[in-house]
Amino acid sequence: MKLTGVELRKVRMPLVAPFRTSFGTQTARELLLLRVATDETEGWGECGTLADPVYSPEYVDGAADVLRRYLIPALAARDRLDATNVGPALSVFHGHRMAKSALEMAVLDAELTACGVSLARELGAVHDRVPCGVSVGIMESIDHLLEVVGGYLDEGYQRIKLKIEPGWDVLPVRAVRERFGDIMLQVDANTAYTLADADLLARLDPFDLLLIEQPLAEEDIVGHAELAKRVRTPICLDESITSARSAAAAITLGACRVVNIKPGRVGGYLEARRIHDVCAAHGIPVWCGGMLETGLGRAANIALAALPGCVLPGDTSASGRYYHTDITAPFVLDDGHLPVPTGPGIGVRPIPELLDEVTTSTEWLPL
Ligand SMILES: CC(=O)N[C@@H](Cc1ccc2ccccc2c1)C(=O)O
Ligand SMILES: [Mg+2]
Repeated sequence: MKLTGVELRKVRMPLVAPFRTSFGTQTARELLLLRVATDETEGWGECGTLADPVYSPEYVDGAADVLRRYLIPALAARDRLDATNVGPALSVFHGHRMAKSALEMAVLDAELTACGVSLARELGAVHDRVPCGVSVGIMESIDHLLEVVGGYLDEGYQRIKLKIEPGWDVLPVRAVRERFGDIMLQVDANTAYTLADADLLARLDPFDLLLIEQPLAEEDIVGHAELAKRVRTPICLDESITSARSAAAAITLGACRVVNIKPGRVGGYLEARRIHDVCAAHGIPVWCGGMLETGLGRAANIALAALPGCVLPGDTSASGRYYHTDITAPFVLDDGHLPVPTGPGIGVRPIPELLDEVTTSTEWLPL
């Protein structure tokens, strides 16, 4: 398969409601899509970076720059192109895992489409539908939070995840537990706490949460291991897990008992599968995280979420959780599940007129 060119496309999709986390409030999702053209087919990749480097060090314009100047030229220089040699070809460049993931995803989509194999089959999926959880932002009042959580439970979501930060943690968790009983409930701090907050975080223990996601800083693996001795609720890592090696280290140090796998954060779906396998070997449950993807990234994440070790509902929510209109056919919750795409490659394609409506720029890089 020969690479003939890559299209970089920036899109901006308004969110159905502001989404507040410990790192800020977002009202729209700006992200980068890639279309890889080859001599046989084309493939689509999605880069999960935010517009600003507030979740991780990457951001949209930085990803576009590193793809344009380094990653895409490095691929074009290869005579033989398949998805398994994208990682090695890009390993000379440090970091930029979300940008690398988008390029690998597009090549993987093109390659699998050409040979008629689904991403789910390629990754080793064992389910044809996956149970879905939902991520709930920080709200301005407990009443509004309870209204929103009630709505998601009525829609059929099987797990509720509450964003927390200092000042919005014990009260919202207690209110949701008291109102809705023994639902599957977890929290995500997005690194907002420090080890000095250990006693505060231990006040969440009576509420039988499934996990506390990324309470401390991305680099603070030792801090999470220390926190795990002082808090009963299982620690789950997100931002800290950037590769199979970092997952093995975190597990060995006792820094986490659960892992949120995000293909973009770890450099791609092939590394995501390796993390899944490392965690499974250590008896560590995993689930598929979310980056408010369009239907393209959502389709690929659902394939990953169908792997056997993904034993907890992921943030693979329906398209309507974030967007009035997706750029693909919408993913609609059915009995609390989403179907695993069965078509070749990622199994979905953008709908041209919907994609054009949200496109803010496109750039064609011939190769
Ligand atoms: C579903 C969920 O909570 N995802 C991330 C946080 C996140 C990720 C990407 C975002 C992009 C735009 C606006 C908010 C965003 C929040 C997380 O698990 O930590
Ligand atoms: Mg998270």
